[in-house]
Amino acid sequence: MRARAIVNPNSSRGRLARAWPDVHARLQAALGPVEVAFTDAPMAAARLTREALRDGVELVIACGGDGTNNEVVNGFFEPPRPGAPDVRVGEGAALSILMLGTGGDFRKSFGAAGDVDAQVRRIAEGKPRPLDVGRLDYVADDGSPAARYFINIASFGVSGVVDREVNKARLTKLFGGKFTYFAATVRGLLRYRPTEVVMRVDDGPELKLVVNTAAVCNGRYFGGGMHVAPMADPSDGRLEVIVMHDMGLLDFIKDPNAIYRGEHLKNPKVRHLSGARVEARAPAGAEVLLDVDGEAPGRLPATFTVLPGALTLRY
Ligand SMILES: Nc1ncnc2c1ncn2[C@@H]1O[C@H](COP(=O)(O)OP(=O)(O)OP(=O)(O)O)[C@@H](O)[C@H]1O
Repeated sequence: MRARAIVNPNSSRGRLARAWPDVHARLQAALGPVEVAFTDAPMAAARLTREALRDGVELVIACGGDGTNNEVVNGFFEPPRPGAPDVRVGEGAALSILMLGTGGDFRKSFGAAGDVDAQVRRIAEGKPRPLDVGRLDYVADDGSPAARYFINIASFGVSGVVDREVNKARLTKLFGGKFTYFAATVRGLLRYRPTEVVMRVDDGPELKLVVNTAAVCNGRYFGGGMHVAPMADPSDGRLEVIVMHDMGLLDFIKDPNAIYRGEHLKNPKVRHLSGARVEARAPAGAEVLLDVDGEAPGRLPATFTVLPGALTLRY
């Protein structure tokens, strides 16, 4: 099987660049020859993935963090146009992921060990399985309609504010992902006022919900290890929607670990919905920001749709 690794050398604060020769050797020992393409800028991984698939590569291995996974998944499709159907690139090719150390939220959905050898074994020996992909149609920062794919979690509310804080937070990043997100969550909760959002799941009724954060989940974890959707299964053809209502800083401070343990669902201020399509719009004049696999591309209104089994995952 012809394999190519798409590598973000900057991920894990440059650790992947230093570790790459060793990681590459382990991959090749298990899989045979593995071609390599390094990213050189944001969104390069999507372009490099499309190139690989057009070259006839049968297995693309995303090597980096959650941002790299998102971009590689986007590379399995032509860039989506709002309102237009999805166009797959490289029909039949499979995806694998490889992350360094303890980082990475998407990987945690598979509950398996994160060391390089264990991940290489899963890539080499794991049974290929169907992987759902999320599609998000939304409004970009400049006000134009836009679309993009997600693999893990797309959300809005405080989480959208948190993303912008995290991407600014060069200093706290030195303390690791969990601390960065924890600090940014506290700042986001101070800044954000819960907003009444109109949501609709599949053909259900329009629900007017006060939203602190709503997460539309293919995977289970976001925000540096928060176990937001323990019931999510990235192969079941559904999205799980977790809505946190009027929860403020006090709720978070009272038991900040509840969400890391997945126990927030017992809180009456948290609601769980499930479906294949979710629409959300904010009241006129309110800006409710989006988070898509850790990036902050724009704001509501948005439609989240699942593409059941759109990819094949070897992991
Ligand atoms: N060569 C590059 N130079 C600058 N930025 C890059 C480069 N390659 C990728 N990026 C950007 O870096 C962002 C973060 O990368 P990635 O998610 O792989 O690593 P991370 O931040 O260590 O991990 P995580 O997102 O899991 O915390 C990506 O969204 C991507 O757009």
